Amino acid sequence: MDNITEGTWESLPVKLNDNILETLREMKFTHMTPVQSACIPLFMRNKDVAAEAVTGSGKTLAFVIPIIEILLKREDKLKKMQVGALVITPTRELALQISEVFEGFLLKFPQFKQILLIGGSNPIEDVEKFKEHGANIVIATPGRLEDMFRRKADGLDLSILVKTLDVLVLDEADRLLDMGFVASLNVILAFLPKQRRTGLFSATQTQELEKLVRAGLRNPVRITVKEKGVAATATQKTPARLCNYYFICRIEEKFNNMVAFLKEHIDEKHLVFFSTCASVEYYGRALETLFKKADIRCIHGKMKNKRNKIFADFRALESGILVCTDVMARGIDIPDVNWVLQYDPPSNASAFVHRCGRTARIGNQGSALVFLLPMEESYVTFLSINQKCPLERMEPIEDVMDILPKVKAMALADRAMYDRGMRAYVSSVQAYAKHECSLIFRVKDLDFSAMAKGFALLRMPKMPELKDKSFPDFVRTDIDTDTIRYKDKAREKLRRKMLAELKERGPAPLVRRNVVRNTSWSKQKQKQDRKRKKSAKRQLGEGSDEEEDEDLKELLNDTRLLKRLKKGKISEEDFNKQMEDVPLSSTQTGSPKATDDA
Ligand SMILES: Nc1ncnc2c1ncn2[C@@H]1O[C@H](COP(=O)(O)OP(=O)(O)OP(=O)(O)O)[C@@H](O)[C@H]1O
Repeated sequence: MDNITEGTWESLPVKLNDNILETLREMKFTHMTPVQSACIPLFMRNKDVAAEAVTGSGKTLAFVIPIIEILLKREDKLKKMQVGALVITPTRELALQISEVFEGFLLKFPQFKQILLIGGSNPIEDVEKFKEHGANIVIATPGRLEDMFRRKADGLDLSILVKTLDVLVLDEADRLLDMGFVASLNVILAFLPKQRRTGLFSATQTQELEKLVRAGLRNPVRITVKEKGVAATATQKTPARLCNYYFICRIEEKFNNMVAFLKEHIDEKHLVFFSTCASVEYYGRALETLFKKADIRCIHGKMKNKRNKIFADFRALESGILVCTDVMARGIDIPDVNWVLQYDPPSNASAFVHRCGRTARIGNQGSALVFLLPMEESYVTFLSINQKCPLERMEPIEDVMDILPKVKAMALADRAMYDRGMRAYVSSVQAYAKHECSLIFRVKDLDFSAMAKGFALLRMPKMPELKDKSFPDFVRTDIDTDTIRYKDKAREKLRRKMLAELKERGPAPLVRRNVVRNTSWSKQKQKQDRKRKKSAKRQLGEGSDEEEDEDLKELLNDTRLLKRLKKGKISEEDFNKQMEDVPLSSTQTGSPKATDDA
């Protein structure tokens, strides 16, 4: 393996604890990777480090080992409830993965306990677990950790427990210092003691010094591990063993091409990235039906309880397809991924590098392929200059068949699939409009009707971006889409009830919640996000389809509201107001709900 080049663990200038060396031997890790040999001694000698090294280069051990060493060398031994190390990471999958690595080492250090504080689990249970087992190493995602600091509930004041903190590690640091997390992070940092060692680890962009200072680094040592064979001046961010391709095709041909590609490589292990949760739901189901014999899993940020299991299942597979959003883009270590396919390009260039980094890890070969439209070809030049990430054009894919009629048939057979298609389309248009490189990804140049064809839609959805436009090229289905039934009988019964009630009520000026006039989609979306955050706190049963559960709840709520209106318990004004004040729904009207990833 060409990036495990740095001599044995015994050759480090600082001696590692025998139990650590023993664990490494058991793992059959005989030699270090460059980022490990550079970081471990510095970290152990009290330096703050900011390490930038390509994806899959072994950054996790570069902080796990020094953390244990530092805790072992403490003069005042940590008590059960004293936190000595804190690792913050952007996603719960990554947190789980780091926790597993710690677990492997802590078997030989039973005096240290670790705890995971991540979204998706029950915070009350976390507090109980903390109290019962104690924790010296905390691995957390920012939102949940902030919540725990603020909560101070049930006799657990984290701000006191971290007074003994020796080491803080921000994994995927650039992502953590991004807009989305920075507010939580600032709250957390304010609680931490200043006298500590801080490490920042990422494959991209840790050079933004301003942010590093904000994160509390004192004279950090910058470690940039370059790829072997890459000129010292260049900073290629993807591994050298990665074959990185792009493929140009028309929007209506994209899915057909991807299916043909997957068919050709069906015995291999793939990650397929989409820009939105709704697209994962839709295309994931389509792929499941098209490749009945393959192991297909879907993962996105709006899944709650099921995520960990799906992730663990997929890791154990030898071949299969994981359809996902950018929740899987960073840090995730899935063994032996052969292909990373980017059906939708990511919303920013660093995500591109991280997505590709899910393959070609630690000396393995791997390939990545991004699907681009003809008008997006300049993205290739952009990536090669901006991210030092050169791509090679892929030859035409062979044996491309038109499978879109099959996808349409799925929508006709089940309204849930029809809904998913509409949502996927709407959310994809919105995601496209938000792309960081808006000069290359120009929403105004998108061919909406060709896109709808590519999504195998039965009719054009209603959304502001399409307002006052006509689509002569789009052939709408002859079938009245209101007649498409849900396969799920309970759901269909509810829909019918709702339709009947609406019919009985007549064409009164009812505000259709999902086409709230004069309100921009971004505002509607904000409102929807607020609602979603609230509803995310509600726990849903294991194994249920959470998106659909929400729809069902909405539908029930609608029926209840209508009844109250009919009985005169609420005024028409109140009715309309309450209908507006809920997430966009597609269940009763067939209009789309936008669901892009968190
Ligand atoms: N010294 C080593 N020898 C052999 N394998 C190693 C060594 N260090 C790490 N690995 C393995 O390499 C893989 C990648 O390591 P890791 O997940 O830490 O990479 P990373 O640099 O954090 O990647 P990313 O930037 O994608 O988060 C893991 O499966 C890990 O077990």
